[in-house]
Amino acid sequence: MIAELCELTVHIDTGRWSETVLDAVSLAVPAGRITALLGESGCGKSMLAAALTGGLPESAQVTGEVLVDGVPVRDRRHWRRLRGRTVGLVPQAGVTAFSAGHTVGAQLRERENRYRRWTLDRACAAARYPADAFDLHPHQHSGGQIQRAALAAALLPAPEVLIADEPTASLDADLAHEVWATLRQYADAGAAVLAITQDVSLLTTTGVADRMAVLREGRITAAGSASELRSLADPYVRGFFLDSV
Ligand SMILES: Nc1ncnc2c1ncn2[C@@H]1O[C@H](COP(=O)(O)OP(=O)(O)OP(=O)(O)O)[C@@H](O)[C@H]1O
Repeated sequence: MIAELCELTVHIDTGRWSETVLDAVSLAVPAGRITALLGESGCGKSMLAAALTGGLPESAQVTGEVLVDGVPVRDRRHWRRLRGRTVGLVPQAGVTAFSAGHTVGAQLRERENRYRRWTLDRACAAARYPADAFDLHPHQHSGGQIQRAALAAALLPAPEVLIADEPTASLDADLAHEVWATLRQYADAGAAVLAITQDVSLLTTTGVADRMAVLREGRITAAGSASELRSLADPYVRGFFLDSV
C-alpha cells in the first residue's frame, strides 16, 4: 500500500481571507517505511495530513490528486470507505478523535467491536495508553494521555496507511521514544507511516525515520534521509538540525 499526493494544491477561501495552504505538493508515503514531515508552525503540515485522510475543509479548492494504492480518491464517499482499516489518522489534538459525551474506554471498545482487527489490550499497550484512564471522559485526560488514546484508537482498525500528526508532542522523552518504537514496529510490519514532528533530534539520534520531507509555506522544499538533509545549505532545512547530534 502506498499513499501519494501528486501536484496537490489546496486553496482556502473563507470569505474573510484566502490562502494557498498547499502548493503543488508531491509526496509518497510508501509501505514499510516511516516518512517524517517537518516544517515550521503554520506551513501546512496538518493540512497535508488532512489531504491524505480525506479531511480537508469543505471550503477547500483542490487541484491535483490524492492516490491510495494507486487509485485516485476524489469524493467523500470514497474516503468514508477508506477511513479506519485502510487509512488512519492520529490528529494533532487527540481530543478531536473522540466525542465528548462518552468515556474514552467505551469509545475504544466500540471501535474494537466495529473493526475486529487489533484487540483493545494490544492497541492500548502499543500506544502506551493506560487502562486506568478508561473511565475518564476525553476532556478529563491530560494532553499526553489523550494523545496516546488517539493513537490507540487509530491502531484498533490496523490501517495500512497511518498518518500521525505530532503524536509525541505532549509526551516526556521516555514515552516519546516508546511511541516512536511502536510506529517503527508498525511500519516494519508493512504499514505506510507518515509522522509529522518537530522532534528532529530524537529522529536523528534514533534513526527511526527512513525519510524526511520538509514543508515550507505549503511547498515541499527538500526530501531525503536525515544525513542528506543535514548536508543541505538551505538555512530553513539546516534550522531543523541545529540541536541534533
Ligand atoms: N479549517 C481551516 N480553514 C481555513 N484555513 C485553515 C484551516 N485550518 C488551517 N488553516 C490554515 O492553513 C494554514 C496551514 O495550517 P496547518 O494547520 O496545516 O499548519 P501546521 O503546519 O500544521 O502548523 P502547526 O505546526 O502550528 O500545527 C494556516 O495558515 C492555517 O491558518
